[in-house]
Amino acid sequence: MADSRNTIKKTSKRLKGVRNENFVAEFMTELLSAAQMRAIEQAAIESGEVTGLELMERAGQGVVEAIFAEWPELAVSPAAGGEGGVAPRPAGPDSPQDICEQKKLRAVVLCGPGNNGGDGFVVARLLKERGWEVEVFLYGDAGKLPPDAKANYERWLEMGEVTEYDGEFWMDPSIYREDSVLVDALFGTGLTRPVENFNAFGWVTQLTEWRLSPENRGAAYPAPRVVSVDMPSGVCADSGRRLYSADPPFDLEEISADLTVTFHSKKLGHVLAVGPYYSGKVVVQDIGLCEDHEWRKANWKQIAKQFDAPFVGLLAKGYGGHKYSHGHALILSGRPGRTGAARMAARGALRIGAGLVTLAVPPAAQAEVAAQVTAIMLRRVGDATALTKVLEDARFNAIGLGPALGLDAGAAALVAAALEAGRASVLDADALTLLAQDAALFSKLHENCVLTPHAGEFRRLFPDIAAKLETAPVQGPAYSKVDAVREAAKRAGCVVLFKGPDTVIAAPDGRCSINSAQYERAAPWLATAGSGDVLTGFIAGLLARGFAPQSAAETAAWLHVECALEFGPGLMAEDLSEQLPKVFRRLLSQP
Ligand SMILES: NC(=O)C1=CN([C@@H]2O[C@H](COP(=O)(O)OP(=O)(O)OC[C@H]3O[C@@H](n4cnc5c(N)ncnc54)[C@H](O)[C@@H]3O)[C@@H](O)[C@H]2O)[C@@H](O)CC1
Ligand SMILES: Nc1ncnc2c1ncn2[C@@H]1O[C@H](COP(=O)(O)OP(=O)(O)O)[C@@H](O)[C@H]1O
Ligand SMILES: [K+]
Repeated sequence: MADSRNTIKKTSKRLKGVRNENFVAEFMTELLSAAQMRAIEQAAIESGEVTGLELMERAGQGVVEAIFAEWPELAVSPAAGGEGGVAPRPAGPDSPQDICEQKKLRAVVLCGPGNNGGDGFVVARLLKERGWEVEVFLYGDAGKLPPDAKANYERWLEMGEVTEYDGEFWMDPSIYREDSVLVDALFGTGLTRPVENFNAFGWVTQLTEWRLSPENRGAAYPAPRVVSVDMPSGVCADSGRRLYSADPPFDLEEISADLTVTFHSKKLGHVLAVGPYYSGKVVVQDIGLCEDHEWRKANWKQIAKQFDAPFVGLLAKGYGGHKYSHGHALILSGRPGRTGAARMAARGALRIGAGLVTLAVPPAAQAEVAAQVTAIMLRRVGDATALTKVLEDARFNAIGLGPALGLDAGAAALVAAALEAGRASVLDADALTLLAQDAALFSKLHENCVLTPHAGEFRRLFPDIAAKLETAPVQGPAYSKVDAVREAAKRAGCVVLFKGPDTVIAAPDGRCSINSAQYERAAPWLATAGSGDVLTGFIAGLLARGFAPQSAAETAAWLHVECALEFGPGLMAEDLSEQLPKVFRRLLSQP
């Protein structure tokens, strides 16, 4: 199996190079929808290169390998099976050797009615062959299993039993052992409707309750590991959202995995919405699906990417350049007492490498701002006419506006003047609210703009789109944040960056990427006042440096998270830009 995998052509999941601690060359990973995954699988099967049954075998094998890699103490070879599959265990006061050594590894596999269940039957067989004690439950009608799942169901029946899982079942408490693994193979990419049976996840609910109950915290035998096959069941693979029954009060318990093992590529649902919360940790296993170049050529704009790291070559400053060769960003400041947001943005623009940064300040705020900045320059800009005049200087090649700009007519006129100048521009905060209030202003947006709404601003700008995203989904694939931002970008005619732990960035032509601040990149400290202003500055700075709008937004969002990770807990918005030198040094130093 492993050999045959090695001979199979590598997929192009990794679009560029490799990433290690010091050297970043990779920059995007594909995130597939369920339909895209099916299309890739279908193309491979139709080419005659592989059968569905072989793919299912590799998927099951991939799950078992991932379990063993994650918890080496559970790894047993098939040869150990005859001896009972007992894994070596450490001695210690809480785990007396004489008890633990005798413990048999145990898996409970919950199979669903489709091919996800089929993968579950493969996992059950492979673990049993390694001497595990395995119990298998089927949620659904065995007679209606699709052919490959049916074949694996029958293979399993040659070595074990299948118990009908009707949701009324409560697990024998002996399952709650450290050496047990619960395999969730109920639903994967085929989840199309809410799970109707209220008790369908009763077993997992029981487990969750057991884990959380005070008397079991710190118990000698911690809870079993929960492993989801492909998706944590109940979570939509396209949107990362849970599906809800149209008839309340069916707020079903869901499966919350420690480990989710998916195949070929991550799915959108692993990084969007609540997907990360339920997935635990995601491991992608290669199942030897070949690259279909024709299909990819026809679909590349429709495939969303996870932005993993920028091209370092773009971030470096070449020798021999002068300050004007790195652009001049103009950041618009608010009135006196409200200049901090723009000052933070300006500092971000300068730190990220714009050659020059000028703050455009209302005359009344000049003294306040002048007392606070040094390397950043000042220009008095009292109104829209003055802004238009300043922008006659073509060296101002990027504009950042919105943070604490104000919502009065004067501010609206400044937004209009900035847009009419046609420069690369990032619009945030108050500028977004002004755009939402005035259709004529909105119509001035052009392809060199980037909008950076948070959820509230997105709702104001695109209420109908936000409503689709906020309505509880009753069928899959559910409308996703990727769908919403693509639709918004198309309507606005410019790049839209919708903030959050799953920041989605889309261009009007459908290109889309996700900057995920989740899993090992979780950066909850970014939820602090003013961090969005710094992001505006980062984008403005990169626009000044000549980055295209989509690329500026992606790179800035990624660096923003990297700065938060560099600083860690206790982060304030002011700290973000100050991490850039360290982040750049790390990125730019090659091994
Ligand atoms: N696409 C691929 O390339 C591969 C897919 N594989 C597995 O196949 C899975 C996809 O299989 P399927 O398309 O059969 O889909 P699933 O097995 O995810 O589920 C679909 C089945 O569940 C039913 N169903 C959906 N929602 C339901 C609900 N709420 N209540 C009750 N029944 C419901 C459907 O009618 C269908 O029978 C993947 O997640 C993966 O685990 C792997 O075997 C390997 C390769
Ligand atoms: N939990 C979180 N994890 C990661 N990033 C977050 C989280 N919460 C917020 N952010 C990021 O922090 C920034 C906050 O921006 P914004 O909401 O505009 O705040 P402010 O208006 O205070 O500047 C955005 O870049 C957003 O993506
Ligand atoms: K599953």
